[in-house]
Amino acid sequence: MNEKWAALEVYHERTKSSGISDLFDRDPMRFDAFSVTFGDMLLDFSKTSIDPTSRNLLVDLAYAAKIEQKRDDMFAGLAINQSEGRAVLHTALRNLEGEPVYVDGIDIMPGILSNFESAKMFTRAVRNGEISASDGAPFTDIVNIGIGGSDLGPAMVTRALTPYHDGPRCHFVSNVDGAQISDILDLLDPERTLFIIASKTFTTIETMTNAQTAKDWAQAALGEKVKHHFAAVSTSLEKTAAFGINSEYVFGFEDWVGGRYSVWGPIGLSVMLAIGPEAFTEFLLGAQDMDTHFQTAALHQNMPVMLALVGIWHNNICGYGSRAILPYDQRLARLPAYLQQLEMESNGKRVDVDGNLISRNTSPIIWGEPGTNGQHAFHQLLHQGSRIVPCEFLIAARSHEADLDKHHQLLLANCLAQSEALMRGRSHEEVISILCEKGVTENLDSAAAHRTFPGNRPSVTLLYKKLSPRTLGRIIALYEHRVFVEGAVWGLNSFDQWGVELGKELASDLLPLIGSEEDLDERNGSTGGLLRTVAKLRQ
Ligand SMILES: O=P(O)(O)OC[C@H]1O[C@](O)(CO)[C@@H](O)[C@@H]1O
Repeated sequence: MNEKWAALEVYHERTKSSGISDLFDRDPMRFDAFSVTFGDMLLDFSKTSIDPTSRNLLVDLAYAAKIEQKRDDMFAGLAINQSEGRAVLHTALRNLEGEPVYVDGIDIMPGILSNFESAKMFTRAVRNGEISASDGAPFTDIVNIGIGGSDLGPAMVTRALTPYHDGPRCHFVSNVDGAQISDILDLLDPERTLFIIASKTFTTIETMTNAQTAKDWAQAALGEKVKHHFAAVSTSLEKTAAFGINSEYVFGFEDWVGGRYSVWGPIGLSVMLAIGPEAFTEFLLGAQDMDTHFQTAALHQNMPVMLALVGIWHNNICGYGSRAILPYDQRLARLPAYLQQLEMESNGKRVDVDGNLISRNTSPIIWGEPGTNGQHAFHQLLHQGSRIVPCEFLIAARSHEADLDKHHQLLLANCLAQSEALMRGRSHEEVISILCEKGVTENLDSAAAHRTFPGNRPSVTLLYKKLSPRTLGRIIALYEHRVFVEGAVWGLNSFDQWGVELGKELASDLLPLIGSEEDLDERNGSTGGLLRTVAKLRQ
């Protein structure tokens, strides 16, 4: 591996002074050569500094990292999540033909398909009113209570697929901050509301606290009938029973589905309730399409592999430490937050699978907002700031609002303009000539300096026909596999998350000290000082 990294570094050093625009001058077919298509999706990475040589070196790096073998091991159910001794099989949740997948010698597909059937039956029954509220009337509102992967996936997908909603309204409560559940409960009628407690472990303190608050709220109005208003999704059936959830309303899954990869299974129940089992099946088929592409396409035409290699080029070779996710698609407003968990919880690691320190940077910092809002907020920094941030634009060729197509044309024009402006920039000389044409003569150099755009700033664009359930399934699976490939190249385990544990432990130690001024001597000066001040301010 080391010589592959070195070859990339040396090549970058030798070529870094030439600009991205020059690459287009040299190769008029660059767009075709540096984009990957899959169905009606296109990933354009021609507006990066990757050229034919660096692309070959990146693909060599992927081969040297044994990407294909690692990918096949994941799909085959090997325990690749070594620190937790588990297989990683979110892909089995969208293996709708039921091709056998073995974990410890047992085919898990019959169980997955039967759980899927139960979730579909439950969904149909809730949507047609056969499963009803305790007074026999249909549920109008669903509240998914979960956090992390038990919230971000369903919340992001439900919002993204708003045009397909024909079921009850869905709400999402994740934060332990009582403000969130309070604001949502204020909108709801307990008689008409079904709560889904979504937690893989059923121990997460935020979710358990919100679940109990919801139960107390519903019980106050419904008394004993409250049990008709709660369902659960979890790997721990004992814990859901202990919470008092009717076993017919409990949907189980197995520990080989990681939280941030779980929207495809029962954790997606709220999505299925909103859009119906048929549209949810389309969503799964989209992911399955991408799985097949990832497993079969040659590496240099493989969309997740190339997206990962572009990320590695920017992060490790060019030294750009963050990545902006810019969906020009308002309904993907939660995609950046979803990808923050997917990428940063998966690949925000500093040791490899064997526990050795990794000498390179791993996950970049992921952030972003939908366009065009971001243009009026942080794009200033993207265009003229001192740091270079590779941008990832996502946009549909068509919107769902046929009658508002002029909005969509504007959206498209803005999206394409941003990537072009980032790449092209505007030189000092160009600005001077524009200013002179306008008759500006005073402080010309300084005026031009403020108006100059350095350009040569890289971006990729993911263009798709329309944000349908199938396309969304493809997009999410694309990012999942991209994260997998990046993690595999760095040699880390993308499927554990030990980094969240210390904070959880300290929070439970600190809980009894909130509001107290005693026994603070053992805390560090800052935490002790903050606790004392909290106690004073709470008086
Ligand atoms: O579904 P659970 O078990 O409540 O966990 C919620 C989230 O907490 C984490 O374990 C840690 O933040 C995530 O990986 C997970 O998605």
